[in-house]
Amino acid sequence: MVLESLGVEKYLEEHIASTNYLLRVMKYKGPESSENKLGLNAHTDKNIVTILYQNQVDGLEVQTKDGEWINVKPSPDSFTVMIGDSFYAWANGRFHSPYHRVMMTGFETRYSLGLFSIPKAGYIIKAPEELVDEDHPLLFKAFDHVEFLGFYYTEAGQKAKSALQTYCGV
Ligand SMILES: O=C(O)CCC(=O)C(=O)O
Ligand SMILES: [Fe+2]
Repeated sequence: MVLESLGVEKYLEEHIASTNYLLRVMKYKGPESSENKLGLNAHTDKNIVTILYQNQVDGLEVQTKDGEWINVKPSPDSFTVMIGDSFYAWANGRFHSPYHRVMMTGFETRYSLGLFSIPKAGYIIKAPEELVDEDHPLLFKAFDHVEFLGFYYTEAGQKAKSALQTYCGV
């Protein structure tokens, strides 16, 4: 659906063949006081797409392009879909990979379930030519996701405002 919306559905097979999936369960205890407590540091996901499901204890916050943090309050029967840096780069910026964090309040424990689609090692992420033109100049050089992760966990990668931009920004 997403590739179709960009008119590049011909890359679907290639995308499926080059993707691994990771399912992770996360648990965040409330601060058990009137204070707020950071449950997960602000970050952008580095993978392709993340699908999140949570119990009814909110805490996920997403930063808008203006720098404002907004609370995500999904209904019990909905999922939150987050674009990761790899898809942001592949789509040449057509979709944004937002900073997000988990901020906990109160006494209840938050559980979330994340399904992460991740490029396989050795697959080179490169914006297709259809998504690069005069109005949309190439934003990122081609890169291997696993090597990008390697950079992200270095001191320079952790310090960078955007690890993606520092690693392979044009
Ligand atoms: O627990 C959540 O809702 C968010 C988790 C998250 O952002 C992550 O694992 O990358
Ligand atoms: Fe995340």
